Amino acid sequence: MAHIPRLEIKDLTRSFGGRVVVDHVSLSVEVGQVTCLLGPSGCGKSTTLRMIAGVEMQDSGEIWVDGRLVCDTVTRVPPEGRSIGLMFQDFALFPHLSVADNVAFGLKGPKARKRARVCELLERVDLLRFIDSFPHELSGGEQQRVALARALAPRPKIMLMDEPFSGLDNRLRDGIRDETLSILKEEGTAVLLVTHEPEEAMRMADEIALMRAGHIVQQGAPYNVFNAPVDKEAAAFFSDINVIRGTVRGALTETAFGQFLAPGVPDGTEVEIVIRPQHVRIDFDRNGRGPNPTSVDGTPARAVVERSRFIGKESLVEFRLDYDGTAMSATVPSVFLPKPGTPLWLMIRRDRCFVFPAKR
Ligand SMILES: Nc1ncnc2c1ncn2[C@@H]1O[C@H](COP(=O)(O)OP(=O)(O)OP(=O)(O)O)[C@@H](O)[C@H]1O
Repeated sequence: MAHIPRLEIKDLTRSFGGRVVVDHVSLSVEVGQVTCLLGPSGCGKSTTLRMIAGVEMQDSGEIWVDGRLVCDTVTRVPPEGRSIGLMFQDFALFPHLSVADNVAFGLKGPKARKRARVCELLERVDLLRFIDSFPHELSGGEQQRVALARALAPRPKIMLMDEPFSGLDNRLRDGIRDETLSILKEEGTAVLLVTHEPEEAMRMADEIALMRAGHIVQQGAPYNVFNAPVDKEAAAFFSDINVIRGTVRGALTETAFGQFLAPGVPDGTEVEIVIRPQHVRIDFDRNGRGPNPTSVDGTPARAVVERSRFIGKESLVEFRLDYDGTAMSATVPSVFLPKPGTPLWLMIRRDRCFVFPAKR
C-alpha cells in the first residue's frame, strides 16, 4: 500500500490584491514529526498555516489529512471537521473561564470523561494544581502550557503552531519549547510549526521547509539545510556569512585562498564562495609568512584586523584581506581580541565552503 502522510498539501496558492503570497507550496508531515516552516517576515508562512486550518481559503491546491481530501476548490471541510489543533502566539485563553474549562472547551461527551481528559493533560503539563485557577493568576509560561493542553485535548491529528513561543522571555522559552516538543511527540501528533527564527527551527524540527517570497526554496533535515544550503540567501538565513568573489577560468576560480573548483560553470562567470565565520581559522603571522597550505584548509591568506569584540561565548574578529581588500569575519571560542591593525592569517575549511554562481 502506498505510504500516506498525516498531512499533505499540494500546490497551495493564494493571492491578495493580485499579489501571489503563497505560490504552489507543497509539503507533507508524518505522524509524530515536527516540520518547521521557516522564513522571513511576510514570506507567506502564516497564510499557508491559515489555509490548512481552514480559516483562509486557497485559490488553488489541495489539503489532505490521513489520505482524506479536506479542501480543494470544490470540497471544503470546515475548520472544526479537520482534526487540526491550533496554537498561535495571540491565541489567548478565555479570561472568564477557569483553567479546567479552558482545557475542556473543545471537548464533547459526558462530563466525567471530559474531566478525566482535562486532568490527564494538566498533569502532563504539570499544572494540575491550577485546575480551578483563572488565566490571570498564571504566569505567561503557565498560560502557554494551558493553551497547549487545550489544543491537545480533542486529540487532534495535526497541530499547527504559529510562533507559539515568541511572547515568552528567553529563559522561559527554551524550557517550554522542549517540554512542548516532548508532549507532542508522546501524543504522536504531526506538527507544522511556523517560525522566523532559525534557532527555533533547528531546535524543534525533524524537517525544515525554508520559505522565501511565497515559495519553499529548500526542504530537509536541519543538518542538511544548514550544511548544504541551496544558495547564498539560504546560507545567510542561518548565520552571518563571508562572501569571497571570483571569476571562473577553466572551471577554476582564483581567490586569496587559492583555487576553487567551479565545475560546469562557464568561463567568465562570477562566483561567490560562501563560508560561515565559525569555519574560518586564524593563525599567527611569522614575520610576514603564514602557516603551510593543507588539503583541508587550502592556502592561507594574510589579513589585517579591523575590529574585535567579545560577544558572549565567543569572540568575533573582523578582517580585511591583503589580497583584494575583501572584508571577512571569524568567530573564535572564548576570548580572543587582537588589536586593530594586527596582521594575521586566515584559512577556510574547504569542506565548509559553498560555491554559487553570483546572481545579477
Ligand atoms: N488578508 C490579507 N489581505 C491582504 N494581504 C494579506 C492578507 N494576509 C496576508 N497578507 C499579505 O501576505 C503576505 C504574507 O503574509 P503572511 O502573514 O503569510 O507572512 P508570514 O511569513 O507569516 O509573516 P510574519 O512572520 O510577519 O507573520 C504579507 O505581505 C501580508 O501583508
